Amino acid sequence: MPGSKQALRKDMLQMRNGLSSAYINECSEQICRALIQFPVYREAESVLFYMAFRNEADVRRGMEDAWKQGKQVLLPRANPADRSMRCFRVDSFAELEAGAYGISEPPDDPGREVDPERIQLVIVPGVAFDVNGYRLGYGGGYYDRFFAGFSTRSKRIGVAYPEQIVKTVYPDPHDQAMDWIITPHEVFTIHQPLL
Ligand SMILES: Nc1nc2c(c(=O)[nH]1)N(C=O)[C@@H](CNc1ccc(C(=O)N[C@@H](CCC(=O)O)C(=O)O)cc1)CN2
Ligand SMILES: Nc1ncnc2c1ncn2[C@@H]1O[C@H](COP(=O)(O)OP(=O)(O)OP(=O)(O)O)[C@@H](O)[C@H]1O
Repeated sequence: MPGSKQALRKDMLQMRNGLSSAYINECSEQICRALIQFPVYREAESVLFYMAFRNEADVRRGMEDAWKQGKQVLLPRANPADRSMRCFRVDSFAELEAGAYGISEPPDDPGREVDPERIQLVIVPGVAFDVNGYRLGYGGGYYDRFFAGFSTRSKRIGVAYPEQIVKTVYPDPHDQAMDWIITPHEVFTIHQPLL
């Protein structure tokens, strides 16, 4: 069913567009509270976050906590030409600039670029996630390509509103699963077969 993924993306984006800012703020706060208590997060020394756009859950509270805890806070820069992402250390929100797609991104500062292999934890936004940890994004394949390029496997936490959890996102062979999904009231642990 090749049309299913696209139809789900359209439906889920439409749903998310309809969320009120009060609801988004409340969910974002609960998600961040759960994240900063989560043992995997607490143990991580380097964390790749994202800057929310188009009604994604806002994880800036998590970034603020990470700075306070002395963690290395990273953000991606998207390169639409080859749909790749590079990661840069960020020390404040003030240094961010509007990048591709209008997402707030770190400047392309070679001194601050971080080898993805060294990232211990990735906080992943999505359009939808399923109960097996698979993620539906905007269709660019950025995160799938990014994760596929690792030889060491960083831990991955998907972040979602309860409405974004579905039975299946019709995963393709290239789709990379999350290890956990944090929603406002629940943390899902994805059980993957040990390789
Ligand atoms: N906050 C946040 N940052 C992120 C991501 C994300 O999902 N969320 N990304 C995770 O991927 C990357 C950006 N990915 C994107 C991929 C496609 C479109 C986009 O606008 N696509 C068009 C479709 C047409 C086209 O292919 O250009 C659209 O949706 O209208 C935007 C961002 C990197 N940074
Ligand atoms: N590791 C990879 N190498 C090359 N191409 C890839 C890889 N992973 C995904 N792609 C390609 O990227 C495209 C988009 O994939 P998909 O629909 O799964 O994106 P998405 O996960 O929804 O989007 P995003 O990660 O940007 O939010 C597909 O055409 C797919 O073939």
